Amino acid sequence: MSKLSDSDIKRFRQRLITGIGKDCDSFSVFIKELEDEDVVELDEYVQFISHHKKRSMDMDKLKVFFSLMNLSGADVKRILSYLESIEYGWHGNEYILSNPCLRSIPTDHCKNKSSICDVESAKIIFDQLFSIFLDDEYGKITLFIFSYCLAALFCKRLNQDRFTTPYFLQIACDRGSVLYQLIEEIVEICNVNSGLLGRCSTIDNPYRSCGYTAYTYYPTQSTAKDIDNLICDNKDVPVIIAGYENEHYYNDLLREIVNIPNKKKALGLKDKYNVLPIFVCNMIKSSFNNVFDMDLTDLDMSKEYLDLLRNNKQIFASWVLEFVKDSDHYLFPHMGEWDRPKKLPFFSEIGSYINHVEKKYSDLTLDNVKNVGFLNFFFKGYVGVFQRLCTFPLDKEFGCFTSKHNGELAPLTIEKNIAILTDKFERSLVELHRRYLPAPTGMGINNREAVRLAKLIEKHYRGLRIFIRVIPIVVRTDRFIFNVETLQETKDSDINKGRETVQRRLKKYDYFRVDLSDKKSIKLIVADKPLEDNNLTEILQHKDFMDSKMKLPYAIGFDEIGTPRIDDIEEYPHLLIGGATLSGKSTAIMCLLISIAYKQRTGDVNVVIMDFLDKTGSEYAIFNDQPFMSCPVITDPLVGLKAIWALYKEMNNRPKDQDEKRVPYIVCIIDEFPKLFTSVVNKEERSRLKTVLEELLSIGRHANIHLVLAIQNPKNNNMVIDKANFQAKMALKCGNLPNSVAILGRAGAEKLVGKGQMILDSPGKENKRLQGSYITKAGMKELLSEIKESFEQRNEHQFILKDMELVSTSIESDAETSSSPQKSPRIFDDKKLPDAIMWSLSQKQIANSRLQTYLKIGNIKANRILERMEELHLIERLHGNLGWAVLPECIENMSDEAIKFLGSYGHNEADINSALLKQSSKND
Ligand SMILES: Nc1ncnc2c1ncn2[C@@H]1O[C@H](COP(=O)(O)OP(=O)(O)OP(=O)(O)O)[C@@H](O)[C@H]1O
Repeated sequence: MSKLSDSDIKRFRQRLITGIGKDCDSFSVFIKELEDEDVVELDEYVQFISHHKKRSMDMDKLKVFFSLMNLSGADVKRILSYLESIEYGWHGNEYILSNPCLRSIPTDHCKNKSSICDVESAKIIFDQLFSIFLDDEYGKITLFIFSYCLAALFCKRLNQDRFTTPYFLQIACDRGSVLYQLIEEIVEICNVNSGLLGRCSTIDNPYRSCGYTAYTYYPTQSTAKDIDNLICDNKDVPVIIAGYENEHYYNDLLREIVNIPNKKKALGLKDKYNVLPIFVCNMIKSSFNNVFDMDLTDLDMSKEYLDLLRNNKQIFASWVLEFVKDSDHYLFPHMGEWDRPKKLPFFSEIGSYINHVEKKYSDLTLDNVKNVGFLNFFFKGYVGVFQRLCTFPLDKEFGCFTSKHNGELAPLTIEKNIAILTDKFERSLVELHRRYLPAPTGMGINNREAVRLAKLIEKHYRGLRIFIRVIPIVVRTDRFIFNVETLQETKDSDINKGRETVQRRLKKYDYFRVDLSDKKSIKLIVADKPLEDNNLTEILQHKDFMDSKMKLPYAIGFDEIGTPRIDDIEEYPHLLIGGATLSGKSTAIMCLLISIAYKQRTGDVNVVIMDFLDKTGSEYAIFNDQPFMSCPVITDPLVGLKAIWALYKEMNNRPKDQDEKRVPYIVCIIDEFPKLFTSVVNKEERSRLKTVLEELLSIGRHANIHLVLAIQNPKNNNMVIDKANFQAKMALKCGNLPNSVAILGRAGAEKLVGKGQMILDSPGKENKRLQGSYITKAGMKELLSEIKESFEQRNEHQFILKDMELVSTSIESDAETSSSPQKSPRIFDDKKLPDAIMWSLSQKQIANSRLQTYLKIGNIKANRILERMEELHLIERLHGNLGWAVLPECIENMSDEAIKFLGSYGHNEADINSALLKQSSKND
């Protein structure tokens, strides 16, 4: 091997004796006896040691040196190699490279960093960073693996600062996949000791060639030996442990390694916990609490993305080298002894970083917070290299974000851009943690089950050629909640199409619901049995309800995630409820009333309840003795009509400026409201009732009046009132599809199971599936008596309905007997009335029959119009029942009311005069 002359060898031998032998006399004897070739090899080793003059040889090494005596040349080589391997890695705050090329020729090798001299080049590099690590599809995964590999470089150093690595990483992917190649590339980039192949292989070294790739490890039959090899040969570098073959040994090795933190003593590894491998296999083989599993077997990573990383390999690898070699300055800042002498700087930095993540993302589990903080700490340090490489002033502005992500940011200083970038990286890692292990309880069995179930659901859908990604987002004791993303050509609606089949194939799950109501995120809720949370008291005592400033809060129930739903009736401002018998309508209404009463205990709300379902005794009677009631529950529709009219009058009489006179809210419940209409025989009166109700619905809220109308058998023909008057519609289980359509305008409610399950459309929140709240009769009584006891009447303006039975039942007669006729509402004037008046003004005399012909109306209507014109002093009955004389001959003879009335229908004074002119031109 040696081409050196004898004199050279002699010189080396002498140098070895003076260089190493001085540490131990017997060693110089040993060197004298060495073969010439061994001398040359040893000399190289000495050069290596003397290159790092700071360190003297330790006792371990000396022991091995002694053991070299009496060994053959091959053994010497092996031991020298071993010596080298225990030499590299962390020594205090300094990392010693094992790669001789990178180590011995620091300025000229394949991973040379180059300074970034101008803004333009910084922009280009920044763009590359962005494209790789913030790629929508794969960026998060690359970022995670990359950060993990960076952390792997610091294993021993972390251990030294007593910082336990929070997680190990296991990835399932196909061996030949693009993802597997990506993992290999990342590991190679992050391995500070690997040269980049083909770039600088000219260095001839007997122990390690420059471009060695020692990053994939295949478990053997001996786990103890494997661990030993990993610790000794691969310390402080990232390494892949491949589980494609020898599954059994892979499992053993995984178990042993992930248990190292708990087994340090048993393994005698107290100071040598310095492996952080990535376990890669074709499926997640076994799982542990401190292993982050990512099953990416379905990930179809593009080759272009891999190429993007490969194209940047040199620069990224050089930064890694720089990051590790330069870490002394920024990862281990020197602190004054007196300052914080006991605190280890590295540890405290990483700890505070984790705290920062914890504060920012309160929804993450502590385990995930640790992981995100830990990984992002290293990645931030890594990106810092880029910043240090910039030789131009950092306060120079450049708009790299704007170039890549349309208009997101105006040009900022490089420091600000870096801060934004690292913040984005952090969020990206958070998202990934939410996606893979997001459950609030940490990494318990439920989460494992959630991940497994998600995969199973994806598989069953795939069988139907529906391609989705299912991501667990919440795991509760009784249900799993997943986010669903559609892939390829799959449409959102396809998920529902395959729902029943997938549920059938899953067998075990009785509840399987796709929630498409939120366009931005499709949710899937899966549970063993139907969801059951419905406790009204739970919501009433919930912080959201307690703290709410709503005037008319309604504790509706729970959504499928289990979050209480509380709405303000004032915002609705009216509610239509429909559902078959026993679907839960009255329960919903009672919960609504209790919610409001629970919150409003000072007389700011009055309630009118009409229940026309059962005349023999209303279940709402339980409210009768409550101080907020305007009158006892009304069960007779005829009395109900009077109450409606009273409400209508109240609406018109209420002061315009509500603040001036704080009038109470009025909530009027009408259960089975169509009965109101069927109780009115007269067709016209029915139409008036409709108009009154519609006016209450359209402008009632301005007078603080809110209606809740319920119907048992909603059909388009018995609804009477147009459902367009309601912005809030609640459909409980409906008897059939047309009933669902009558309430919601679409199908869906016929498939509900009953017992308070509902679909709610409310302003801004369409198609929400909820479980209505529930309280037992006894619970309700108890709550109401408590409310009554603490009630304190503070509002002097109460809406009280007294002696309803004694008031006339006719809406019309009420209108006619109204004490102030000018106040009587225009809605009671027939729409044909203005035309009738204008025509009459052009006549000297009119008769019922002529009016019928002119207006194409019937006798009754003609009579009504004539009566109204008489009221307005426009006509007068002729003696002998011969018809009617038209009174005004000129406009001055007409009352202001009549002129105003015509004006409101677009007939101005000129029109009136021209009609009167026609009259005067007629012969008597
Ligand atoms: N939110 C709920 N949670 C659980 N069970 C409920 C709920 N709402 C109703 N139920 C069950 O359904 C039964 C019927 O409810 P409710 O009387 O409210 O129905 P309804 O629609 O008003 O019926 P009807 O129209 O015949 O009066 C209740 O006695 C109760 O057992």
